Amino acid sequence: MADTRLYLISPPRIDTEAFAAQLTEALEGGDVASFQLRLKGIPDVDIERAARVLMPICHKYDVAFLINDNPKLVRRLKADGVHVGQGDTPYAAAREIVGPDAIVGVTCHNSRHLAMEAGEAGADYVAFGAFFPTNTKDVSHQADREILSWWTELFEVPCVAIGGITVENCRELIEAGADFIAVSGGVWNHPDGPREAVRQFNQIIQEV
Ligand SMILES: Cc1ncc(COP(=O)(O)OP(=O)(O)O)c(N)n1
Ligand SMILES: Cc1ncsc1CCOP(=O)(O)O
Ligand SMILES: [Mg+2]
Repeated sequence: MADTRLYLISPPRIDTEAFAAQLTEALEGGDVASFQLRLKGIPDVDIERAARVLMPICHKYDVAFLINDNPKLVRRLKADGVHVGQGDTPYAAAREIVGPDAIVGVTCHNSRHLAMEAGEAGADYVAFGAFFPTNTKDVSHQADREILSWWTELFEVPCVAIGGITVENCRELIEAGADFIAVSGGVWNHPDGPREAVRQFNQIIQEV
């Protein structure tokens, strides 16, 4: 069995009440390590409102609750962590805001250099992607699975694989050593629902 775990990413827009039910269903499907609230293009006040509903659900299932892009909101809500990209608050500033105990993850695209920089600076994980075509985000970087095996052989800092990951294509990333597979559409758009998607991801992880 691989050590890989699931990292769920929210859809970029949600109806909070309906999504709370979907999230609960997903978390009923099996092991999930963490959840990232990734709402794009909406006011902070709405992200905060959604977080106040969704964070307790994650905590009930012992799932870490991270917020994308916004370290100040993470501090205010005492969320578990923040994910920052290369165009967001830089790692050091994000760490300063959220404190030493919160999780800070950093987007590293397909760059060994960016990943070593983030790892040395103290990031809790480095994220590589996109591995496959995705409708969730306009991406301008494509990652190769070799970067996952290279990273895991050399460094202790966990690595996350993201971008277009589904139950059909995840196996090669698990085999390459991804510590986490970060999935949005592959769970929320699964034809048999999020619970079944989470179950199937975990089944594949167990088989590898
Ligand atoms: C786990 C994880 N990896 C990568 C990203 C992408 O972050 P970023 O490059 O800042 O792009 P946006 O998500 O902000 O559009 C992520 N959010 N999570
Ligand atoms: C946020 C992000 N960063 C790189 S690809 C991506 C989208 C992830 O969503 P999906 O799993 O639906 O491709
Ligand atoms: Mg970002």
